[in-house]
Amino acid sequence: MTLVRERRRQQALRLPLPPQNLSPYFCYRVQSPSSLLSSSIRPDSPDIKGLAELEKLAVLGHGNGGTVYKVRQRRSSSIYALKVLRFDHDAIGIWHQAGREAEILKRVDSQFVVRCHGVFDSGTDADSGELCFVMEYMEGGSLHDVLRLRRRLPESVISDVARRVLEGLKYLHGMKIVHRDIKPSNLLINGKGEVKIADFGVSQVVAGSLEAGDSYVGTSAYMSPERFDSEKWNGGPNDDGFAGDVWALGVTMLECYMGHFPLIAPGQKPDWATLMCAICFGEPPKLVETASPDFESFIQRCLEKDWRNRGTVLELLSHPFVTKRCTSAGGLFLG
Ligand SMILES: Nc1ncnc2c1ncn2[C@@H]1O[C@H](COP(=O)(O)OP(=O)(O)OP(=O)(O)O)[C@@H](O)[C@H]1O
Repeated sequence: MTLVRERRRQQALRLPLPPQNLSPYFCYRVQSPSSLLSSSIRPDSPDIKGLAELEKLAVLGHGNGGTVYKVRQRRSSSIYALKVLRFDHDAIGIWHQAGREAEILKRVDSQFVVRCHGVFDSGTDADSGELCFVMEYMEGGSLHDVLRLRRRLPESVISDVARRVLEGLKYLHGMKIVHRDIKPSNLLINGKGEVKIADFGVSQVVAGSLEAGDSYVGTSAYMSPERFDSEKWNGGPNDDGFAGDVWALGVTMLECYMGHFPLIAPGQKPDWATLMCAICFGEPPKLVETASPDFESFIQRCLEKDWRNRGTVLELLSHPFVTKRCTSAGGLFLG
């Protein structure tokens, strides 16, 4: 860290250094103006207003500040995923963040994005709150879970995943929503093996460029150069954030192919300094000879360091790596 601080000083980087002792995959969350919560999402959504209507069946996973449960609606026996975010009422930043996630989820309605059927505050305690999101249940788990089991995926499956994520990004970007946290654990798989984008905890609706100070959020390992070091890579006010989602998609697809986080050597500690050097100064990893030229070119377009030259979502949707391969629907279902 001392070395990096020195290097940063020499290069006059103004990137704020993270607090000491953060875990390798730390996330930065920003405060934003509060959004109003409402339980009504879409007219066709089940009208679930409280925890009493749901039976908890299992814990599906844990994330930043919350737990996700598999639940059954008592009345209909339908199965959902319930994401419960716990916070103290004086932790205003988390409340704002959760409100922002709820507002974004209310707006999105796409087959490429995990559906949210309702949001409510469980109101169990006066000093702390539990904000509950009733989500479409994705029984195949996350791409992260799949990679833990299978380690690597074939190009035909990666191509199908890339196409679905790009379709999801096309939809979100069309609504001026930047996801900002595309990574394997935020790509969920349903019973048909279809991948969808989830988790809008750090997403933002943009008008023009990102809000000041808002570029440094999300999971640092998947962060693009212009978000890691906006001064050197011409990010911040010049950048609308959409290209950062493309970078994160490229890192994620490469991880599916290589079987480990691709920007640093396997076994290397992914601390902040190492990631910063790899993302902002390092060369993209060389793909093994077995990778097809189409895949290589797709990754190259996603991992272009200068976001102004990086492939756009529309360009990548018509890239041969995405268009030429037959789809492998169901290929990701764990059964
Ligand atoms: N709709 C869902 N259906 C099935 N499983 C889910 C669903 N949503 C989340 N999960 C599971 O719960 C885990 C935790 O999800 P959560 O969104 O809270 O955090 P995360 O994305 O893993 O981490 P972070 O909070 O750092 O983004 C996921 O990795 C996934 O395995």
